[in-house]
Amino acid sequence: MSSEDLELRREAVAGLGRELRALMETVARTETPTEVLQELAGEVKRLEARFTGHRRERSEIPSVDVFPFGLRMYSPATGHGSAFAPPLEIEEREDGYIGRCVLGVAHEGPPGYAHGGMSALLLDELMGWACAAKGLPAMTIALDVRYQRPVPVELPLLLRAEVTGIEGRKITVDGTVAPESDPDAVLVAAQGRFVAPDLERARSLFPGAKNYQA
Ligand SMILES: CCCCCCCCCCCCCC(=O)SCCNC(=O)CCNC(=O)[C@H](O)C(C)(C)COP(=O)(O)OP(=O)(O)OC[C@H]1O[C@@H](n2cnc3c(N)ncnc32)[C@H](O)[C@@H]1OP(=O)(O)O
Repeated sequence: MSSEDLELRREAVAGLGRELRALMETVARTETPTEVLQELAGEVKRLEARFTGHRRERSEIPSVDVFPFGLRMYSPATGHGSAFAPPLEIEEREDGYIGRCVLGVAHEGPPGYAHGGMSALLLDELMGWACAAKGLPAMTIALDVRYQRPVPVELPLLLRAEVTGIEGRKITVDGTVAPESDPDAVLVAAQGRFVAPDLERARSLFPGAKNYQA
């Protein structure tokens, strides 16, 4: 695919993701009549039949992605093509990574507050990016999440991740979630341990990443 076509496809993927995300939020909030819901289920099913062409296999890397060091368009945390992703916008800083996002009612656990699994998902992802930035794309082996205060939905959030130690292929990372307006008022704090798989393990886990090199 030419770079123009790739860019165009990424924009299309992101555009569809945006609409699906908005739809998911509307669905989570709607009290529309039951018969309308029934009709809409049929319409969505018909829509699904329009996704023709190649359907990727389980470990195939999407044509719009760069793996393992780059863009993941369908990541449930950062993917602009994922209806499920807020999506988390990640930025590199001198002392680690920060992420920004706003969660919606579709991400609710307790009414008005984010599901704890969402905070863990977003932190896990950002902490993984902090490992990759050290040249060690890694997988989580342990994540200790402390929920200090509930995380309101519809509130701009600031997440931070910082590598605190590297020992061979093992990395330790700290992460936090806070309101963007008050970054010191930590709502969730996490400590993670990650391991960068060795080359042989990485190749067997990710056979779709054909050009992977340690
Ligand atoms: C292509 C690569 C890309 C990587 C992914 C990028 C995408 C990320 C996207 C972001 C997504 C967000 C993140 C996600 O969602 S990642 C998804 C959730 N995490 C997982 O599924 C990971 C499952 N675990 C494994 O597959 C293996 O453990 C891995 C592959 C990580 C290491 O297996 P490998 O065969 O390579 O390692 P090794 O056996 O030589 O051990 C090395 C050292 O590590 C220690 N140890 C190992 N495992 C554990 C454990 N479970 N507990 C405690 N310790 C453990 C071990 O004792 C040894 O220590 P030492 O004896 O040297 O002291």
